[in-house]
Amino acid sequence: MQRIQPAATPPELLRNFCIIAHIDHGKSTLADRMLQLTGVVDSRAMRAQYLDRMDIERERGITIKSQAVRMPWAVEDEAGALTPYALNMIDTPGHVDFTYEVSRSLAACEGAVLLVDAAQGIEAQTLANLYLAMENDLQIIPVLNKIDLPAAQPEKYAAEIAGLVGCEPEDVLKVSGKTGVGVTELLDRIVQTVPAPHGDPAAPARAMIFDSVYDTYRGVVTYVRVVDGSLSPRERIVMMSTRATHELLEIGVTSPEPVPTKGLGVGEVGYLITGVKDVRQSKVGDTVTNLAKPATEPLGGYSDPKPMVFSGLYPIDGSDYPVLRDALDKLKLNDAALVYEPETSVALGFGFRVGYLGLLHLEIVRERLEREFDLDLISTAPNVIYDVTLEDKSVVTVTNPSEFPGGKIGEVREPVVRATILAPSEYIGAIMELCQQRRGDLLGMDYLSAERVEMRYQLPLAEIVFDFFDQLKSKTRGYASLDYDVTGEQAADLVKVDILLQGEQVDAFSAIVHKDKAYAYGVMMTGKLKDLIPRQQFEVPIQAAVGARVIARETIRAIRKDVLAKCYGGDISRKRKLLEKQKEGKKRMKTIGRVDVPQEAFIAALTSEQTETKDKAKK
Ligand SMILES: Nc1nc2c(ncn2[C@@H]2O[C@H](COP(=O)(O)OP(=O)(O)OP(=O)(O)O)[C@@H](O)[C@H]2O)c(=O)[nH]1
Repeated sequence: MQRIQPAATPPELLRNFCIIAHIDHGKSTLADRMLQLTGVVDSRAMRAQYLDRMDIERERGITIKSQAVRMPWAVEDEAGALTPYALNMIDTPGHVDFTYEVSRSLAACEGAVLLVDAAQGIEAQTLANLYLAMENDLQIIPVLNKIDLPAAQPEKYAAEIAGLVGCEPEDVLKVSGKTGVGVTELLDRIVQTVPAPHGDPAAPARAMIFDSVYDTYRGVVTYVRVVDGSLSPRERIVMMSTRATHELLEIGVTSPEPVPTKGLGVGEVGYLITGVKDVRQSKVGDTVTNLAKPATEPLGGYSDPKPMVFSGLYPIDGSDYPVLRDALDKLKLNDAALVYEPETSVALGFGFRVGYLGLLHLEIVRERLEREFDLDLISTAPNVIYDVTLEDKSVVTVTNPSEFPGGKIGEVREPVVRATILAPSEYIGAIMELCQQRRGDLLGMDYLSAERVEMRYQLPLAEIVFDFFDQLKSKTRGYASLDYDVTGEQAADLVKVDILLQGEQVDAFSAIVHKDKAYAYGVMMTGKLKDLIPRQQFEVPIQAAVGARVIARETIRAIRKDVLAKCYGGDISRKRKLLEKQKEGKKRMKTIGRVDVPQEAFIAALTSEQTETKDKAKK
């Protein structure tokens, strides 16, 4: 039976908060304990990382999507009377690629629990998330987690955090998400210190869409935070940016399963269902208002996230192209940072150019598409976005190396980031060496304590998106943490390396690299293709070239595959059958110039490149 809850909770009894932390400092575990203590999930139904719904999140032990959940919490006053509050908790991801999700969640809260691992102390994303929370004027509650660990140093790190947020070390709460110690006090502290939401209950309704997902049975489910007025079932609503109107079929809160309610009032966080199937009608950042009594001004939305890494995405079976298009449309609803447009490649057929926030984002999107939509996909080598100024001063934006203009070029600009690295000071030398190899400039360095240092570098984005973080971890025995922000762009000596088969360019293998690294790329790629492309009846040169200049070459020697060799003696119909079969096989070949290449060879070349980079990173 469905529980129908009474109408909206008054704002003074609401507290909206989020938990922000560096990756692995224990947000999801703490959220689990809160769900249990407040009784919204009973002990029998409890499982680890309760709010991480996606299989990938559970397997990798990371949070990708923000989740909002409502929990009842009663607090006793001096007279001993219990006041029932409703807490909305928003669990947020920790990885740099998903900072965008974090900033969206922050806009829906008034308070933030700043969680720090008591055995690790402050890390790069602790700082980045704290600054985001401060920009959003959130009330910060500093908390040390994992105090049950033998290696925990709560006193030392309480002082570090106090110095950072400007409070007394005694004000830093000490908890263990694992054992539950201190979590009750934390929930009480949230009620006492996080401000109640403000808003005008009498004004026309305004609610901010902060997330939406596609559900096969219910259509689009839109998550909102009501700022002014209220929303109730059966009323008609308008999406202010698209002007689309809908009837509200169901309104509810997540606790942690969906619970329908009679409405949502000022400050409340919940979901709306309109029965709409078209994913584009429910845009994250849009304002929902009432059709009969509409608001005049929309709420300030979110700025669109800017994709930083681009790569081609192709179905291995060409007939899956429409399925891939549909799948991307659906995923986009749930992942506002995803952008894509159709592209075709000589080597790989029909596919999409997809923009991602970073490499982890790329991996996650691809894995979700493969799992949730049962697709087999191949992605081309990722690259960042470049601005190329031509001789006539016009500027071309390049997201795909094969679009890199030929002929005379004035200047190529690439995105740069400001990276913050926190590490024990004994690793300063190793970090400097790595950053120098990656064309970095040291901007500054500060000691946080006698043995911990914060280093700031300017680095080209292209140099850090691939395996920089893994390298950094291995050079500092896992002690360094990294955070970065794209700050602008710089001119650089970049060239496009093309790979040619018998003089014809193979688009999927073109790459934009720094001049000093062009030769290494050319040698690596020609060598690999030589091993993968079957021999033909004529000699095939494989070349790497920068413009008209060839920088590396391999040759596949000629053979004639004689399919009739085995058929000595007479049966002509058998011979004909074999020749027919050979012709069939050729249909699955891609023809580049005169050269027949099985598509598998391209796929193998692209896949081995990606696994090699990963293997290198692991070493
Ligand atoms: N001993 C101990 N371990 C903890 C505690 N809290 C979390 N952990 C462990 O720390 C690891 C990371 O915890 P998560 O809760 O997954 O961390 P997270 O911050 O949610 O990670 P992301 O979702 O990826 O950002 C897990 O192995 C937990 O079991 C704690 O209080 N004590």
